[in-house]
Amino acid sequence: MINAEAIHKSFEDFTALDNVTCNISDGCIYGMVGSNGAGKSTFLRVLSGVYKPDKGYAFIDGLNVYENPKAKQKIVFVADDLYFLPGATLNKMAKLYASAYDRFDWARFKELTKLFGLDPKKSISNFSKGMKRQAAIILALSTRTKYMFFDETFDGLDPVMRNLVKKLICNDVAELNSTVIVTSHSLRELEDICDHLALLHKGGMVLDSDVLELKTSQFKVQVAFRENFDKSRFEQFNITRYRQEGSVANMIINGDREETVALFKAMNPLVLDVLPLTLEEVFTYEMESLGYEFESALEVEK
Ligand SMILES: Nc1ncnc2c1ncn2[C@@H]1O[C@H](COP(=O)(O)OP(=O)(O)OP(=O)(O)O)[C@@H](O)[C@H]1O
Repeated sequence: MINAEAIHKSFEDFTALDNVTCNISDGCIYGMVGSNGAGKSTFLRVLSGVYKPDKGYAFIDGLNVYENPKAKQKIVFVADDLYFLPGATLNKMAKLYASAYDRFDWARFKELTKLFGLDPKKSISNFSKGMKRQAAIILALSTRTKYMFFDETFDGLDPVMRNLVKKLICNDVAELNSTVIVTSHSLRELEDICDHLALLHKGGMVLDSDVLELKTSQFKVQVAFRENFDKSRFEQFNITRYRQEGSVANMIINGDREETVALFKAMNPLVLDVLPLTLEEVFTYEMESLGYEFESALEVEK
């Protein structure tokens, strides 16, 4: 279990993380989205014990992470800016990882280098950007650590490799109950594999929610009646957005879907359509209700 408690991190007079709290259960794939400079890398560096928070605590399985080899043994971190020893091959890097991680799995390392089609005897400095990222992923997945943190790792991979890495991560979570944090600029990049999604904006955690709950607790309703009506007719619902044109009303409702449908049907509408929201829509509305503009906080793909 990961417990980050009121984390605060500044660089001179600049606040990179401001009172960030989150608890991540074992076996969870936790996606963290945020724009450039939101604080995603800083947060992962605090969680992996690279940075000491100025205030607050980062715990892994109840162990304070900073300067704690026992906690660090449980974590592997694929940083945004990758580092390999100068002139090193994948085999040489694997030896380094094996000396640091007790559970380093050589059979898996060999299997993954084959699967990704990388030559373990070739100097990594001659690999392409995407291949370097693959090399870092192979090393991380071979450590067999319980906690794996990937900083914008998918963003630099082509679609085929991205799907392969997502599949491998999901398998590890299912088989080993690993806990994974992935960061990205793009919500769409994360929504298909994450159980939980968080949005970091200007160093603050503005949203942190279960994906299923996000997807099911809000929905769009389009309803029309023969007779005249206005918003007051729907007072019993928790409406977060409302728009009416003539006899047709469109609204976003927060609540239990089945219960809401039954209540609407009892009103004998002429038309009733209940549609799910995309995660992007949910994030937009949640952000707006918090007084933020979603598009300024995140890359929205059109
Ligand atoms: N070592 C450092 N020294 C000074 N400022 C830093 C340092 N590390 C991060 N920052 C600042 O903290 C803020 C958050 O940076 P961080 O790298 O955590 O953001 P990010 O969300 O990962 O961004 P990106 O998506 O662009 O990688 C930025 O304004 C950055 O300039």
